Amino acid sequence: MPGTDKVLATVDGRTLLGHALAATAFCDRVVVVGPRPPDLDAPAATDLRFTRETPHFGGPVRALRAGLAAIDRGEEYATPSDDDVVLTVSADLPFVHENALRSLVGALRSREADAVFATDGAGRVQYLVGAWRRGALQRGVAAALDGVDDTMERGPSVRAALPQATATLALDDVEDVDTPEDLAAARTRAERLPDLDRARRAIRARLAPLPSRRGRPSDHSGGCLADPMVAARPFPHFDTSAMDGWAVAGPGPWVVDDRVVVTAGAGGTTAVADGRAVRIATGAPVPVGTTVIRDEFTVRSGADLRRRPDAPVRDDARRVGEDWALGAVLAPVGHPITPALMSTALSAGVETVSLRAAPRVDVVLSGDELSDLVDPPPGAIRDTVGPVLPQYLRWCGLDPVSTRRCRDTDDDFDAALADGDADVVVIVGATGFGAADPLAGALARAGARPIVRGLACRPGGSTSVSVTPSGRLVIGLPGNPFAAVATACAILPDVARALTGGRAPRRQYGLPAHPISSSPVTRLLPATTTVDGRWRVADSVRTAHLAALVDCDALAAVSPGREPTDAVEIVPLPPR
Ligand SMILES: Nc1nc2c(c(=O)[nH]1)N[C@H]1C(S)=C(S)[C@@H](COP(=O)(O)OP(=O)(O)OC[C@H]3O[C@@H](n4cnc5c(N)ncnc54)[C@H](O)[C@@H]3O)O[C@H]1N2
Ligand code: MOO
Repeated sequence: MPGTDKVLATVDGRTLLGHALAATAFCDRVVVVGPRPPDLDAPAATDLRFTRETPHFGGPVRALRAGLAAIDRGEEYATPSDDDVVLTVSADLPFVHENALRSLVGALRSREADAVFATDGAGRVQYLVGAWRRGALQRGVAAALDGVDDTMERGPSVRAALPQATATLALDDVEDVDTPEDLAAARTRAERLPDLDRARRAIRARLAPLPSRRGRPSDHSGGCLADPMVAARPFPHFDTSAMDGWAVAGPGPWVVDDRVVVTAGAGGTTAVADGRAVRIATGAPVPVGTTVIRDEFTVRSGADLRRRPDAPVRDDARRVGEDWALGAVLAPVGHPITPALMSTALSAGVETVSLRAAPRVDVVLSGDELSDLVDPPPGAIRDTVGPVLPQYLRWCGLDPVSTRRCRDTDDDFDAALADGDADVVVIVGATGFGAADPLAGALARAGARPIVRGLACRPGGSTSVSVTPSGRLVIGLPGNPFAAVATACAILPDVARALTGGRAPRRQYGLPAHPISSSPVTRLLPATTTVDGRWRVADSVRTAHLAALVDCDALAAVSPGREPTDAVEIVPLPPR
């Protein structure tokens, strides 16, 4: 971008350099190859250094050479290792975020590559956004500059420095700004309200998972696994009869030994001599050296037992490790802790797992008009959200731990953000964006960083998601009860999964039972199933109460630009 210092151009109120510094603030040490600007407008790593490449503007590989040299300057970095991870980040990525860079580091650690590069939304490899093994970067830079004279102007490209083993990782939000048009497009994008999908992506990309700990799966419904769940016992862990029948030794016919019956729960060992058969129950341990034959496959006459001529020859036993072996991976990292997972843990002898528990939420109902009286005084209304929102939050994978009221004063809002130790504060009402609006003001005073400031969605347009400097997430839900609940069900499952390190919730889609026209923004509308599995979607909704959710199966998220008979996203609600 001739005539301008590109890295000092601003998008979303921050310089491009500032976006890069904020995204790399988690690193142990950051080197900026370029001039130090008069002010830094973003939080940055504590150990932040500036250096210049020789010659100035001598191209990316010389910049990498200068950066590598500056990393090692100073005493404190005692044991540099070839396996240290060096991230390279160009300072022209207005939407780059820490989590994207962390996932590059994660990919480098988990793969057999010497460098992992980002690919952008168009599938282009961004060679300046990568995680390298330090030794590979050093060797690559040396090889690329071998025989290159420092008087040569532009120098080689990063491709000349690539190691043999490279990998790529598709990442959101690594589009670079190369032209004034790119810059204008980035500024427009930063101003545009996100639709549901973009808001969910921003939530998942920008929220760091909570710390993990060990716990019993059965105590942590709503949490997610922080490590894969690995079987501590094979299944079954002893040979078990799968049927009521006979434990038989040898090929048959057999002589029945009626003195012995092996039942489920029987300890010890039962000896069965060759040619003998003993009764065995489903779930009983199979005597050594026998197979099991179910009753239906046998004929008995006196002490003589035979296989029916038409019965298949098979062992009706479950043998040790037949379903899984000791050490088998039974659920991947990020899997939600469901009743099925809890039960599987019990089957596999897994007492505790590494997990992230459902995020704890303080619920705050704002509004001077709210009342608990059956007959509220003039101008007041009954609080119809507070008593039920916790149930919806649990449905979304969150753990509501407190509910309280907040008056429409700055002091009360400041306290609502500051008090308590929950991971998340959900505030209902007062979400308008006016300058005098209590929530926006309180967020600004607290220095909260916005992640979502409004949605291109109705209801829910004034929804906000922000993070306070202490790391607490603040979610502003619009005050109208239907708006609050619909927005919660549409985005909070993504919040819960982001904070627990879980996978994105699986979206469901359904075909409409009748044409549904779209509007310029996404609409969240009550939907009911029909007998043929299609969806009947209301064409409008009253938002001041939840009556529309009575006799309703789900919400339809009707997005703009679809054809009237195209599928709509179905946002699940607690079953009626
Ligand atoms: N000039 C404009 N005004 C409004 C707009 C707009 O675009 N321009 N949007 C409207 C929409 S849509 C909504 S939703 C609300 C969102 O405003 P707030 O989040 O600031 O919510 P409040 O003003 O505090 O409350 C809105 C409404 O809901 C009632 N309410 C709030 N909490 C409860 C509760 N716990 N139980 C029952 N009812 C509750 C409150 O009394 C208000 O009637 O803004 C519109 N205005
Ligand atoms: O958010 Mo209001 O969000 O349309 O009822």
